[in-house]
Amino acid sequence: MSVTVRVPAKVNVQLAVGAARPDGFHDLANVFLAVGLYDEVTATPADALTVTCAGPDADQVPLDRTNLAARAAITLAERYGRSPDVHLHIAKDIPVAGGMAGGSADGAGALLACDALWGTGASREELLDICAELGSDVPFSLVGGAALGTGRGEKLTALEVGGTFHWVFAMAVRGLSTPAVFREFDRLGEGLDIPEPVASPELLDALAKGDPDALAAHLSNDLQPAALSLFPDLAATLAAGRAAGALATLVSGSGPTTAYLARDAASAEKIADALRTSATCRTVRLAPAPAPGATIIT
Ligand SMILES: C[C@](O)(CO)[C@H](O)COP(=O)(O)OP(=O)(O)OC[C@H]1O[C@@H](n2ccc(N)nc2=O)[C@H](O)[C@@H]1O
Ligand SMILES: Nc1ncnc2c1ncn2[C@@H]1O[C@H](COP(=O)(O)OP(=O)(O)OP(=O)(O)O)[C@@H](O)[C@H]1O
Repeated sequence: MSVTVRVPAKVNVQLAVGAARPDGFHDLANVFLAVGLYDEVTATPADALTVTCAGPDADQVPLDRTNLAARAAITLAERYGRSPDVHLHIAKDIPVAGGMAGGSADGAGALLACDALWGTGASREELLDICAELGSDVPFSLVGGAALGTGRGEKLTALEVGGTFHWVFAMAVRGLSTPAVFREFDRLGEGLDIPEPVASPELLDALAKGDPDALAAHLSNDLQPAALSLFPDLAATLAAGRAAGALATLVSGSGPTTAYLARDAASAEKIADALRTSATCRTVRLAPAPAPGATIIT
């Protein structure tokens, strides 16, 4: 018997970042939106904890105990006093180190899959608690939809979304390290007064109404200058998407994946074609939002 869980990627439609805290993390007002690009994690009984991965970026994924899927299995097993022996297979479609919470998706997926396989019966609260221990983005990977993350992004409040948003994503030729982007944010902000991060009421309203023009007017990412500073070529990709009619363009989370909000599905196709021919990125994907959170599919 095995259990397969499907988990979405995310884009941050608002990422307001506060000053560095004493623990090195940053307080956030992080408006997550789950998008229809998915990893699948399959848990199968085994004599040892093993991880395999398949997909276009599979060679960049660690297969040892640092893999977030393995860490999820270990953490759940420790809490329930059982062996973590399980085979975890990741069918990877979310870009690695792309700012779309790919590793977090695998952590949430493995947690849900092992919980079902082992009959652990952990409550939703316990699962969310383990997710927060694994990483700031992991709780959102479990719940999906749209949510406001506060604290370091792990404290979630579900948000209403009144329609489908059409997104295009351009994957870059290399990744960016999330801690390095936060460090660059700190460096660029040295000596400046960094305000407390607050969610934009206009943005939340645009999400609730399902209004792409209003959402486009209020998208923001405080990590974008830091990502562009570390990866200046992203500016050309953003410009190509803008020229092709995107309502708005932004860096996804800590980058380097860039995101383009389209008015409708036809416009998204046009933007995707233009990005492909621009030769400023590695691959281009279309994805609707919101997408459901981690879901058992077998
Ligand atoms: C950029 C985002 O993806 C936006 O959703 C997240 O804030 C990052 O979430 P994540 O990858 O799950 O991050 P974690 O694994 O929790 O932390 C990785 C590193 O990112 C930095 N980090 C992360 C979250 C946060 N609120 N402040 C931070 O400064 C810290 O250097 C931390 O050591
Ligand atoms: N299951 C996993 N999939 C991908 N990377 C993983 C996984 N587990 C651990 N990692 C490590 O985490 C690093 C970041 O990968 P990930 O794909 O999660 O980045 P990201 O999408 O930018 O994250 P986020 O958007 O949450 O900041 C990788 O370079 C890799 O070393």
